[in-house]
Amino acid sequence: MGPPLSPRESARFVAENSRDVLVDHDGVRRAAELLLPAAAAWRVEQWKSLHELNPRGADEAALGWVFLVDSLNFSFWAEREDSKCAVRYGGTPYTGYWALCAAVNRALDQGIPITSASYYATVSLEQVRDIFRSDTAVPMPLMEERHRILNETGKILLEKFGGSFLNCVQKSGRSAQKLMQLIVENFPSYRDEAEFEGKRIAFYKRAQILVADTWSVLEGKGDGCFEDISSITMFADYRLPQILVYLGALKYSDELLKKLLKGEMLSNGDKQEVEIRGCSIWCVELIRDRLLELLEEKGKNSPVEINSVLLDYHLWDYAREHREDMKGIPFHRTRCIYY
Ligand SMILES: Nc1nc2c(c(CN[C@H]3C=C[C@H](O)[C@@H]3O)cn2[C@@H]2O[C@H](COP(=O)(O)O)[C@@H](O)[C@H]2O)c(=O)[nH]1
Repeated sequence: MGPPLSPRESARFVAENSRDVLVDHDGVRRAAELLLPAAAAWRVEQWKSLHELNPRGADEAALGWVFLVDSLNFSFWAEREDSKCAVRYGGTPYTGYWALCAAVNRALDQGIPITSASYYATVSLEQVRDIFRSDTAVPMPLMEERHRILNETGKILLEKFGGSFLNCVQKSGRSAQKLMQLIVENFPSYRDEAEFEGKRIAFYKRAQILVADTWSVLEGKGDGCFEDISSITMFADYRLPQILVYLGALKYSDELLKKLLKGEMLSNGDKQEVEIRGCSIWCVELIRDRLLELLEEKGKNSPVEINSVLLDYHLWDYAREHREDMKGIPFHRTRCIYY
């Protein structure tokens, strides 16, 4: 089997052959119109200004933080919505993805060098359980996998990049695609690939969000000035499909919706799981295209930066803010290390 299709081509192929998930073109247009006012204000600097747990700097240490977090950026959903992992930091309880960030910052404040490859390459399972401990009775999911990935990833970063993710970024020559390839070639836990209708496809969710977060922490400058950042697609996680259905841009078949409402789990690589993820990526590509058309029509010649990265970040934050409104829409439950 040759190399997989790129995430964008994988998404197009899945959307063209999907049976249980449908991109709704009227919904795509409505979603673009809804997002247009906010879109004019999207800036790469918001990655820091809007999120207090994200690093302030743009140096090697900040890149080390991003690399560590995105190596563990998967599967935070709880079996029961009313009892989930939470990590208190600065007096605030954080859940989901933010619980991971809070735990990393808590460890750093305690003098544990959790973002140093020389530390996490040999960190023990007990130490990992302690560093990522929850302040509720519910632990963060997949703790053993997180430990295995820390050791594997730390050893590779030491062997191949002198223990510094900055070296990996500099090898990419300011190309987002080259950096994504370097990440999936060198770090096995990022190889988010599948087979669909006889074709090898890839969504590379964590590799793409790592490229995006690298671009963001460097504020699109210097080593992070990727001329092809627009080629990065949305990150196929379990939250974005939920918000896209809520906005009416994505539709599930009755059979699939019934399954998700019952809380049935889907395995990573299942046909329906691939259709949800592929159609979500394609749906966001079309919303991005429509936003660009609308801005064109409005003759907005202001330096607006519309790409799938900023659109994804905004949709993800929007989903966080509208958790209550989206309660009736199920997210798909897949337990895996890829998203
Ligand atoms: N598509 C997409 N998925 C994203 C992110 C983020 C956080 N990143 C940005 C957020 C602020 C900064 O801008 C960061 O850059 C986490 N996730 C995924 O969501 C899931 C966790 O959800 P919940 O259980 O509700 O916390 C899990 O699969 C996690 O991998 C994103 O931005 N886009």
